[in-house]
Amino acid sequence: MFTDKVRIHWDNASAPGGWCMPTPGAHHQYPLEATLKIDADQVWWTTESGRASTVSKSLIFGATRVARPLPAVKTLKSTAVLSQNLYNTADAALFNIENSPYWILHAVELKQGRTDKQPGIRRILFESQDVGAKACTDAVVDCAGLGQTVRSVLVLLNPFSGTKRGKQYYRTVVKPMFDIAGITVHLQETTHINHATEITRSINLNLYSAVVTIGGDGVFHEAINGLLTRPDWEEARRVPVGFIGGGSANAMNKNLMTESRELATLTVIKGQTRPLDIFSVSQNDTVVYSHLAVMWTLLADLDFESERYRWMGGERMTVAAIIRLIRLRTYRGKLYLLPTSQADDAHDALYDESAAPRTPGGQHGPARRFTANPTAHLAWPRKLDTTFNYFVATNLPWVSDQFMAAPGSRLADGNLHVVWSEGMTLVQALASLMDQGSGNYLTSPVMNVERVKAFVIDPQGWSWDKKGLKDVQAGKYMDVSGEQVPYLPTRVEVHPAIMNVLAPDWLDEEEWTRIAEKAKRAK
Ligand SMILES: Nc1ncnc2c1ncn2[C@@H]1O[C@H](COP(=O)(O)OP(=O)(O)OP(=O)(O)O)[C@@H](O)[C@H]1O
Repeated sequence: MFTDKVRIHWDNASAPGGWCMPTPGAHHQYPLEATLKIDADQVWWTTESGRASTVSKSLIFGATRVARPLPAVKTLKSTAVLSQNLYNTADAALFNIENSPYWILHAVELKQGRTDKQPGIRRILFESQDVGAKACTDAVVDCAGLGQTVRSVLVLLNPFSGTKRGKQYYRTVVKPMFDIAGITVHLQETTHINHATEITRSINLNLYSAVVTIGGDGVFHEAINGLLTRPDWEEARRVPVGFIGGGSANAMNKNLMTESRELATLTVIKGQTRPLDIFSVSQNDTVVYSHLAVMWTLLADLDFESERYRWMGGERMTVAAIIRLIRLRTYRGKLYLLPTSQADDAHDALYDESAAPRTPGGQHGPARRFTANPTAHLAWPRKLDTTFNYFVATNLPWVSDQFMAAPGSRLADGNLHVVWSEGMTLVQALASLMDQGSGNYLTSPVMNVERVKAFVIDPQGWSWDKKGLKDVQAGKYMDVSGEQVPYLPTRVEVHPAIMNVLAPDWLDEEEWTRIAEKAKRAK
């Protein structure tokens, strides 16, 4: 264990406006004399009067030597704290940082210990008394695991995501945190649709330890698609991918429990990954890969019809829902399912790799076991030829930051969760949309749920008529993770654990099931 005698000059968490007093109600007289200790899990210190304070290693993102005691920024507000200039060049000329005993610890400060609330940035100025600032900062960097896996990051920023604040988030939070953590950033703003795919398809993989998007699920989907369709996709699929929300729905941040910019950036800095299932979507000769969901009928209509309310941010779906629900459409179509419980080797045998190229037209990518053959689904165990007014197939529990579509889904469970309704009424549709955050809508008798390895939708048109027979209009919207794809027969299959996503150590995937069970009991 590392120890040092230190003097603490300030700790912004104990300043007026900071919400986390090291000891509630205590009045600290700075500077404080203390003994600093650092081990594998935390940094902590004990003052002469016996008071102890701790900073968990999972929240630490840097330790910086400074030339002289800087003034405290008396707030935890991230943008204010992170805008403090630590490296004043005039100071550097006057003071020798090499011999300076002063250093700053940087950590994300959770509000009430919760990761779903807006956190702040905590800074503490130490003066080393015995071993020197370099030894202290080295020990913190070791304890916090900084720079071990992620050193250089490619950041793809969609400046037009959501309410167009991506650049501001990057400038005020993301970049300053990366700088403090010692991570080199290569920023590329996307300038057009599919730009992120073009970039990730052609980058030199050796230059980056991670690829991170700032935007919505659309730009993340594009980045994944580029990596998985490279000739060297088997290597590219191993590059850790990260998500910093800048869009209007940011489902991925909800699924990773990193809803704030600070926690999402911290997660990239820490570099811990978890396996992530991806699914392929095949339509005629085209294959795309994606991470979130396939939506059709009501939810697809809402997603695209709500575009015009984009300026509203997260509320746009609610407004579109009210408008669409007043006249609920009924879609005709065929649905073929390959339930996980029945996907045996016989179905594998329908795919003959030697006969079918991975993707027609020379596109590269993970082999499709069940859907490469465009007619294989005709022999699958479950077929429906009926009307639908609700359909979502999801790879992850949350399909937006408000809507938990499949509480039982996990990052890498090797399944897709298909939910559909063949004839819900306006009232039932309303109830399902009102009940988004709990997963309770799945208990409705009009909802059908199936866990599958693959499914195929053969979509037809829609009608106001409940049986979908009269005045059939052409269908328009098929939605893959928020992106529109052609309204055509759509073959989808899961590729288990094929990518690695940057995920925080506090991510507890069982939480989604607990939320759903609690809601069920309360009903
Ligand atoms: N410079 C750009 N101008 C216009 N569109 C762009 C640009 N860069 C990327 N795009 C496109 O914007 C679309 C939406 O991107 P993204 O998902 O990041 O934002 P969003 O739709 O606002 O977020 P959310 O999915 O959370 O609602 C993607 O299809 C992407 O191709």
